[in-house]
Amino acid sequence: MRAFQWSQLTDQQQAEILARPAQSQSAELQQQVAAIIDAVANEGDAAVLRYTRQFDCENLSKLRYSEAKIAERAEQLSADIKQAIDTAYETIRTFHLQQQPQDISVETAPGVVCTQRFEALTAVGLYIPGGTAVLPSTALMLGVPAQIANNPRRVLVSPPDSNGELSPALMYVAQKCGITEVYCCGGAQAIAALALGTESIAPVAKIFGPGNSYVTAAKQQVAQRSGGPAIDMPAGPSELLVIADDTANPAFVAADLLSQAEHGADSQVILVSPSAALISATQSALEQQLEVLPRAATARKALEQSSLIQADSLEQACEISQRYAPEHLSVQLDDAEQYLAQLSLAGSIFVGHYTPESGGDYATGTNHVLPTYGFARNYSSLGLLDFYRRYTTQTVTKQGLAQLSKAIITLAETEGLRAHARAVSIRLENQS
Ligand SMILES: NC(=O)c1ccc[n+]([C@@H]2O[C@H](COP(=O)([O-])OP(=O)(O)OC[C@H]3O[C@@H](n4cnc5c(N)ncnc54)[C@H](O)[C@@H]3O)[C@@H](O)[C@H]2O)c1
Ligand SMILES: N[C@H](CO)Cc1c[nH]c[nH+]1
Ligand SMILES: [Zn+2]
Repeated sequence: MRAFQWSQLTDQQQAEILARPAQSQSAELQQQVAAIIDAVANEGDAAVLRYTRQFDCENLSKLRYSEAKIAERAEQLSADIKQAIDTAYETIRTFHLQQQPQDISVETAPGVVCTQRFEALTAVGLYIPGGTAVLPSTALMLGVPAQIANNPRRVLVSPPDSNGELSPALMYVAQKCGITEVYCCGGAQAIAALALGTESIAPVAKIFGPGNSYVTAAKQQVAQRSGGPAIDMPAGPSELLVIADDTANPAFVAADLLSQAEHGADSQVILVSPSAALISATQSALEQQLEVLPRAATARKALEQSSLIQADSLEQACEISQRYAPEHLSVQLDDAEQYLAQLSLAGSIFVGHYTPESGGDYATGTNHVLPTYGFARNYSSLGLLDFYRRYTTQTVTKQGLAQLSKAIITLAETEGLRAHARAVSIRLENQS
């Protein structure tokens, strides 16, 4: 990992250190993804099958998993993994159940009633990554809120393994969350199929879920197409920024950094600390823990584009974090709560020495689908409300219209929109 002293860097150097790995948004990748989307638009299932055979399973013959197949795969899961999934399902459900939307009805002026109503989206597409690791936990993060929202169509897609199968754990989650429409496909081709529809996959209203750079680029591209689906957020390669001082345990800090580095070579992790001793001890702990990490090769690649930053103070560390806007922010300080007022720009914040980032990945109850690439500045973490659409109504009585008429007519005339004004005055003139 590269090590820096923040105050000794130029503005440009600071910006370079906080930049995301370049490959994520390259023009070449965008073009490759556009070509896959076009192929799916033109050829439908044939293109989805062709790309899935190219990237995931040479012999795949069928995209859809029947309900019987979902049940058969789920049945194969061991009791202890079922138990772990059941535990996580309950905490995630408990947290998301509290996020239920409330319709409101407000009399904004005498005789004028406005309402805001929520309606579950009719069809949601749930993308579960499966390239470098199978992630049943992500299926929980998407499946549980979709189940609570009761979206009428809940479609799960995920890249199959080299035998053309989806994992028993994933199918157990699908079953638990009442998902009956499951397809074995991933990458940009799966996103295109969900967005545009094919012979066997009907299009959905909104696409959810994280993924690698191809998946993220595909989501962004299909959302920009006319009539394209909504998307949740750009949730790409995992990121973690840790703020720690001398009260932190370097072994804990190193373990957390590695937990996100092991996701993929394109992950990025950053430690910011005012303590040179903590940084140095974390470096040693990283080396020790890498020795026994099965995914060390992947983690090492991620660490090459990651940084250890020595700040002048914890206040400066908070400023750096706010500027980076990480997907995950871990605050490993004795008085962590005290710094939360200075820290908000992150997908999710892990507070204190005993709150590992992986806790939120699996089972604290928060959603682990979070904005990356600095989008945490403007996007929210995933929640129940994302599975609804919101709309309003207004009901105006004759008296209510009379009350508002002057304001409406004056504003319409100010904008030079006479027909707008007339739609009010005609009603008042014709009052019986
Ligand atoms: N931000 C979040 O909330 C969050 C949550 C979980 C996982 N993640 C991230 O999701 C990512 C998952 O990535 P993954 O790769 O394991 O699985 P993935 O399912 O996102 O991607 C696998 C697919 O990528 C496509 N692909 C691979 N190489 C390609 C190529 N050369 N050209 C075109 N398409 C290609 C294939 O279709 C393959 O099926 C990781 O980076 C992980 O960190 C993020
Ligand atoms: N850390 C990932 C989000 O960036 C989520 C995840 C799933 N499984 C383990 N971790
Ligand atoms: Zn993780």
